[in-house]
Amino acid sequence: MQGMFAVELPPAPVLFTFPSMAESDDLSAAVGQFIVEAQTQSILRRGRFTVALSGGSMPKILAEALLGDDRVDWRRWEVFFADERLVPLDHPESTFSIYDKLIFSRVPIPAWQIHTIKALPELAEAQGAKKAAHKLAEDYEEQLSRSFPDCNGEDGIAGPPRFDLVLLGMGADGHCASLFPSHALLAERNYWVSPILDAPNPPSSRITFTLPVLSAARRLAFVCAGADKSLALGNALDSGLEEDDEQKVPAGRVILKGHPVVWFVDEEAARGVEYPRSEFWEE
Ligand SMILES: O=C(O)[C@H](O)[C@@H](O)[C@H](O)[C@H](O)COP(=O)(O)O
Repeated sequence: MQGMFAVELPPAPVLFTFPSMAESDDLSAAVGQFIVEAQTQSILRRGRFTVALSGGSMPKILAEALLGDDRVDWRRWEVFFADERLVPLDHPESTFSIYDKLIFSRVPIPAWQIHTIKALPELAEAQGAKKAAHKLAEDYEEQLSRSFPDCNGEDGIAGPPRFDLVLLGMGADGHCASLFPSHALLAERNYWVSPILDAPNPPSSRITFTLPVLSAARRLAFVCAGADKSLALGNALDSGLEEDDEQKVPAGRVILKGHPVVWFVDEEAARGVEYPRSEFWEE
């Protein structure tokens, strides 16, 4: 039949499973290798490595995966946070503060290449939490625009910033970044960064990348461990659930175009999940 065209389906997610992190460093070593490969390709092609990081257990996993690896070219890294809690930057629950203690303070990454939210206290005092949250999300989106000039449409390429790599965790409820199940933010398609004031996980006030930014990534990996993640993992990988199905957990709604979403999980999280396992290390 003339005029038929093949709809290009996104590549299926790839699932790598490893022994529990309590017993072995196989998972973090594989994550480190994956990051170094993405970094090398990005620097070769674009002279820098743009990364969006999650909080939770990710900082500790990345410290284990990357510290001491001399292949990591920190001076070329440009770091954003896929979500951040609206607390002062020196607060123990600030994702930036945790990364700074565990990683940034120990490696030669220029401070101006680590993009944090603006200081909060003054803003919140002056304008109240809601207005402050909107202002901080707006400012973070401006920081993105400045760091990703080609997403402003100047040279005809409009659309969300394309990170070289996004690293996400997943909650037991299937949330990623600060995109939580059944939340209106899952439908946000215009803004790249949104405030959320009713996050079910404390602290309740955050800013988060929206799905368009996560799904625009050149490479994206989830890293999750623990038996409490297996139900959400099964849901996220269930090809029978459409991306926009109400039942689909947020982590399952991140769909890349060029590359498969990659999952690095431990055997506890993968237990009972019916999905083909792939071998990370080539024989
Ligand atoms: O700031 C945050 O809380 C994170 O960005 C959040 O999305 C995290 O990645 C998940 O809650 C998984 O956390 P764990 O890996 O610690 O389970």
